[in-house]
Amino acid sequence: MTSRVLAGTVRRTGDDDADLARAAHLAHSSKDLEEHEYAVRSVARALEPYCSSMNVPESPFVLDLPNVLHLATDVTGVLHEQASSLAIAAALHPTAAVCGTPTDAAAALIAEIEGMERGRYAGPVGWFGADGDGEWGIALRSAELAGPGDDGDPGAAHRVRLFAGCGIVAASDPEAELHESDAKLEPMRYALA
Ligand SMILES: C=C(O[C@@H]1C=C(C(=O)O)C=C[C@H]1O)C(=O)O
Repeated sequence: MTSRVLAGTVRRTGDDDADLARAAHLAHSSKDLEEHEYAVRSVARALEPYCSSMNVPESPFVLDLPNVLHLATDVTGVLHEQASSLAIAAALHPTAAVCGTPTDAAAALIAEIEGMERGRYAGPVGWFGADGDGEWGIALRSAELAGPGDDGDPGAAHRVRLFAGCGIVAASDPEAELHESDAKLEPMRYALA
């Protein structure tokens, strides 16, 4: 079983040399490494009961996506019982990257201060077969479609609501986090433009 943890992000510039410098900066940013560590630890903790052995790399690599760079860690393990991938996805949800840690305290705080209904955003999405094998991801950077009347306003046009967010740690800078969310919204904005 492999679980890829993503946490810690910078926007790409489109220029290879500048992006290389950003990747090096990300890989050494104490704020992003701390944020990443929280996410890795939450995943490792959730997977531990299902695994007879686990490998949790000590430092992340930089994952290169078209519009952002992420810190990434592949946590791998040998399952000691035939747990279905659905049960494992349920044990992992919600990870520190989308909720926080410790989970209960973070979820309660989000319910109190986030001020929005997440809908399906940050929920697990994937497949599993009759033998329990499967693959799951987290529904981030997504869109919710509403037709006329769906939100109680029969005169309203079709609406598309886009979702993206970021992990917040003590060293987070609000402006930078907003900028990061904007970068994460770009692929959906581009798809709709
Ligand atoms: C919360 C989102 O992304 C998560 C948070 C990240 C971060 O804060 O660096 C990176 C990847 C995801 O684990 C999102 O895209 O909405």
